[in-house]
Amino acid sequence: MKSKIAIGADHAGFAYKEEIKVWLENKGYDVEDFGTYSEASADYADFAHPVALAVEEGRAERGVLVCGSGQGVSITANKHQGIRAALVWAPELAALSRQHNNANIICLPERFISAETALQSVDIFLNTEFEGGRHERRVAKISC
Ligand SMILES: O=C(CO)[C@H](O)[C@H](O)[C@H](O)COP(=O)(O)O
Repeated sequence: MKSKIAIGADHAGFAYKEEIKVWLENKGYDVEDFGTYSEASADYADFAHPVALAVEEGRAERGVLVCGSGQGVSITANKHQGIRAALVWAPELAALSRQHNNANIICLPERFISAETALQSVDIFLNTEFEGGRHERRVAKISC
């Protein structure tokens, strides 16, 4: 079994969340799904907070969040001290979010990217290491 991944979405991210969950499980990840569980209208913070908490408390190694623009879930998750949630809309940004920012949650905008881009971005996000070095100093300065 690979690492534990916390996942969540609102109604606008539900379809990709379901697709990403199955894809992760098929790759051998242990996935905890914090909802939402249907396309019924829902509030993104109700899912972003539990995912962020699971990562912050070490119950999950990384998190995946999806909403329409990716912005609501990223703004919410970044309220948590231990969270660096990156809004990603291209695979190159997924790589940079890990290499330079040591991001621990990826936030995806379902209404603006293809499912293929979303899956490729998650794959890169989970398989790219933090570079450290000068980025270590910069990431250390994020917390206030
Ligand atoms: O993108 C979002 C927040 O940044 C959410 O997914 C919402 O869906 C978005 O705000 C639009 O809301 P709506 O109820 O789907 O019109």
